[in-house]
Amino acid sequence: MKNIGVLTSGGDAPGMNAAIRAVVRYGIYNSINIIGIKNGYKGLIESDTIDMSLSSVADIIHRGGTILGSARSKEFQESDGFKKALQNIKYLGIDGMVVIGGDGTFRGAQQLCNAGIPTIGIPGTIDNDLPYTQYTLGFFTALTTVLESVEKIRDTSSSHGRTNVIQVMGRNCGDIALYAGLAGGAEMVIIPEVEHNIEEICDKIMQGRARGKRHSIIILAEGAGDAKEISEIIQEKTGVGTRYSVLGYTQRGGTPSAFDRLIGSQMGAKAVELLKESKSNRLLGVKGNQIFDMDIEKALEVEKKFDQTTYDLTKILSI
Ligand SMILES: Nc1ncnc2c1ncn2[C@@H]1O[C@H](COP(=O)(O)OP(=O)(O)O)[C@@H](O)[C@H]1O
Ligand SMILES: O=P(O)(O)OC[C@H]1O[C@](O)(COP(=O)(O)O)[C@@H](O)[C@@H]1O
Repeated sequence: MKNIGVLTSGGDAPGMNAAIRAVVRYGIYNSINIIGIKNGYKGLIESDTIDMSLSSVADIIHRGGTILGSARSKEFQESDGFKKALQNIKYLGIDGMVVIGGDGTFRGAQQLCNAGIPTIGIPGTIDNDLPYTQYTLGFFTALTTVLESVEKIRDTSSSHGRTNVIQVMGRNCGDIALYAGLAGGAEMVIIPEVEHNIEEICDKIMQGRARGKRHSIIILAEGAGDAKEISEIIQEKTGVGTRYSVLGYTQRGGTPSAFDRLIGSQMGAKAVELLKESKSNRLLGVKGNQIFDMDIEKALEVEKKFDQTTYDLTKILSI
């Protein structure tokens, strides 16, 4: 293995830079040249690359975003775009690829593997929506950002005796809302995995008020409804002043948490190690505090198990 290409694709996530740094430094330590591909698969099609040296990844482990840039590329999914990408891989002399991203990025990785390019995937998405792994890069950083906002909103919610609906990211997966709900003491979480019952939510708010509670926090995953609509219904049904906040892209940026830096570094090194051992078609994941690797096809077939225990506990603890 002489040359490894590395790219970040899909949404960006804090911790991606730690992974890039580890790929580069671990590669160079093992006398492998690392080629950075800019803007995900788009950069492969356009042959937009940078040679990565030891110093090119200095001072990035603590930075959010990705120094390589990220993008969503439709062209890569079309046969002409994919052909161009393959031609460029050959032209650049790339013997193996490390791709950092989510589900879509891994479908692209599968295609590269099928075309004979050894590829390893590192899970990077704040949504934590990859069932084969317990956690993805960026999830815990996003959670911390959400919690900081919840605390701030709770202060003002309390002062004014209001209900606040806080909308967080998560199109198909409610993990950010669910974990932030438990760790932030929310009255209720609304997530795509569970049909919500507005009457139950309003009852909960009124029960809290009956025992002197001044604030109510409802955390809503974006894929489960619209914050404005839900807050208007709650205000109408409870008569309690209700406001909403959409946290948006603040959740995707910022200094990566210690955990994201650790797993980013470990997975970056492991990806290079696997390619060095001539392994391909693998995705990396985290279970407990261990990094593991798994066949891409099998990993992408793992079905999501809803975390009912955490959901129930959030409800019980907010009685
Ligand atoms: N089925 C697929 N086959 C090949 N490439 C894909 C496929 N799905 C997505 N991709 C590529 O991966 C990129 C990132 O996917 P996307 O779903 O946007 O983000 P994520 O990787 O975070 O899930 C897409 O823009 C596209 O270039
Ligand atoms: O970057 P975009 O296209 O605005 O995407 C926003 C989406 O990206 C996410 O942060 C994560 O998306 P990915 O699964 O593609 O990484 C979603 O929660 C959010 O809806």
